[in-house]
Amino acid sequence: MLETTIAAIGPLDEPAMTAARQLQARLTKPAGSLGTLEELSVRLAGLARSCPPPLPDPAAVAIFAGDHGVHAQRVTPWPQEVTAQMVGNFLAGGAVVNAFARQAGATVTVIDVGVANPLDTAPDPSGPAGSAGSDRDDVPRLVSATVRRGTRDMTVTAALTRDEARAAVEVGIRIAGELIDAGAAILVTGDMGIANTTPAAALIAAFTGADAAEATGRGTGVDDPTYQHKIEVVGAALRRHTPDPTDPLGVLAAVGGLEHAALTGLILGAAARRVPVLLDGVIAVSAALAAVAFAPDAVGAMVAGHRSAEPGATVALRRLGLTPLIDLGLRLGEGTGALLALPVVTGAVRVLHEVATFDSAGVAEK
Ligand SMILES: Cc1cc2ncn([C@H]3O[C@H](COP(=O)(O)O)[C@@H](O)[C@H]3O)c2cc1C
Ligand SMILES: O=C(O)c1cccnc1
Repeated sequence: MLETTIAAIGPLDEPAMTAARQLQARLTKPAGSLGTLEELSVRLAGLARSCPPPLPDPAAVAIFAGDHGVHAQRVTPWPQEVTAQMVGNFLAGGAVVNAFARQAGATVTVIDVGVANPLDTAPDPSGPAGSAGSDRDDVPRLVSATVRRGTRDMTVTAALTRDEARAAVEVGIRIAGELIDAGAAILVTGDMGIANTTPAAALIAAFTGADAAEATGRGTGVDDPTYQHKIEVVGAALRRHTPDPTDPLGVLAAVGGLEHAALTGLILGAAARRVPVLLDGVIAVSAALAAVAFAPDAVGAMVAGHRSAEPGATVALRRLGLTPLIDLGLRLGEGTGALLALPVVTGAVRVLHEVATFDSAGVAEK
């Protein structure tokens, strides 16, 4: 499934991009006045192979959840149980991502690829948002796709076997296909996993060559001693495994996470179906680096939603050549920053659908 997905990923379509550039030039506005949105609309036309490209509506957020053996190294003050508890919160509709998804009209799917603790997924008949098992669009849905109940500690051994990393990538590919088959016109990346900014930093260092200090951030907000220790943990994992950036499955297995690998698959799956994928924060962009290592053309499907405050996110975005749409100092994950950027993407495409040309509106040109 991984190989056929990679084989299906191709470059942006030049004729559709030319058509979009020519249409942009005829719309009733000074050329270039929509800044970044113009190039984004051109790129999305190239991805869809049509001008105008479809509106990115409806959107589907896929939140991949997993736990991390490296949590044992005290890289975060939060207990591992919070991962499972937050999954419960997502399903009950109570997290920030749910509020932003409701605002954006996006569906929420939570995929357990490796949560260590048992999930409390009993239906809550009193809750307006319902819970797992419902097929209503406005109710968050849980998909159980456990590869293993958390990774191994990457400072001691490889976080995953190659087979486990592949299985997680393939969960992401499958979810992309299912969401697109159900009608999603854009996929939005989400993540939950206490300690997951540590493997994200290691992945970014492995794929970009940045050193551990440049790639590592404070995650949920660790104090100075913990931050220094976290940089050392990332550096120790990199020294132990010396991951080869041309072998993305090997990198994901050595220093990745189950949700990172699944997000890599989601991105590849979206790119193969020529559907855009809106990237959230540092976990998403670390997965995006793995995706381009598998298939360089996958970058054509990526839209960087926001610039996470995590320094590794900026390192990764630079390598991907992506400019984030918004920069609000967010450092939450879950898909929150990407969801806030969704109306910007929709606006970029809507212009091509709805704005009059100088000819049609009878507006004089310069
Ligand atoms: C209550 C809570 C809700 C969250 N929602 C997302 N994250 C975010 O923080 C975690 C990563 O940060 P670190 O690597 O420092 O542990 C991930 O679970 C991520 O999704 C949360 C974290 C917490 C505590
Ligand atoms: O950018 C992110 O996605 C992020 C940052 C801090 C903690 N969790 C996630």
